[in-house]
Amino acid sequence: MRKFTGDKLILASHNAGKLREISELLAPFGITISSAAEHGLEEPDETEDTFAGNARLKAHFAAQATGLPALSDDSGITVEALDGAPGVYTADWAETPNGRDFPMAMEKVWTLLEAKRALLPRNAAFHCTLCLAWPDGHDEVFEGRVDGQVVWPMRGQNGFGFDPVFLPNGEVETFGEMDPARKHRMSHRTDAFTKLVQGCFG
Ligand SMILES: O=c1[nH]c(=O)c2ncn([C@@H]3O[C@H](COP(=O)(O)OP(=O)(O)OP(=O)(O)O)[C@@H](O)[C@H]3O)c2[nH]1
Ligand SMILES: [Mg+2]
Repeated sequence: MRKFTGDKLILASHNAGKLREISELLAPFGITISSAAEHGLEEPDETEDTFAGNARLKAHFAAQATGLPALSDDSGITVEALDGAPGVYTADWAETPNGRDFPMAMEKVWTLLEAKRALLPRNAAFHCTLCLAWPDGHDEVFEGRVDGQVVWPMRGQNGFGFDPVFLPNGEVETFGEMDPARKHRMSHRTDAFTKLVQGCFG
């Protein structure tokens, strides 16, 4: 396992919610971070069919383009009764000609579950794969998850993406209702980040 010894890191994501959460997680490490957009990088096509595949593709793209180590995040929600959909295609389910529409995507998930008369609880998990890639082509990959259920109607204005319909196991508030600090205590992103810190920052 390669250690991160530098002091500069590119966050290879164009998602404002992820950038906020990852910046908060990295804050204690005194690393100067900058986003892919600040380096004028485009979003590479996410052509792989696994979280790890797309995470590696995004991190290597940014590391090659900038000559600096880059950290990417590929994530999504898997719903058991939908055979794991939307999964790697979570962001795609929200795409419209005018940009992403997450309320529409959440409604699509719920409508499919209703049509299937899926049993309650409607088990789901959020997944996050982080990839730290270096300009010489080396990388390290870490996977995190949090289990819960999809609930309806949407609840809460915090977080992003599918947070308003995700109720983690043992909680009474959805990720959308939760204080961000509480989401950090249990999230898929924190789970992967903890493994990244143990592996590369220890
Ligand atoms: O409710 C949520 N709470 C979360 O904590 C969370 N983490 C990820 N997601 C959603 O999963 C998809 C990832 O797609 P994704 O990995 O391709 O990311 P993205 O395209 O938004 O940004 P980038 O990092 O690729 O630039 C996107 O739809 C995100 O909104 C979340 N939704
Ligand atoms: Mg993406």
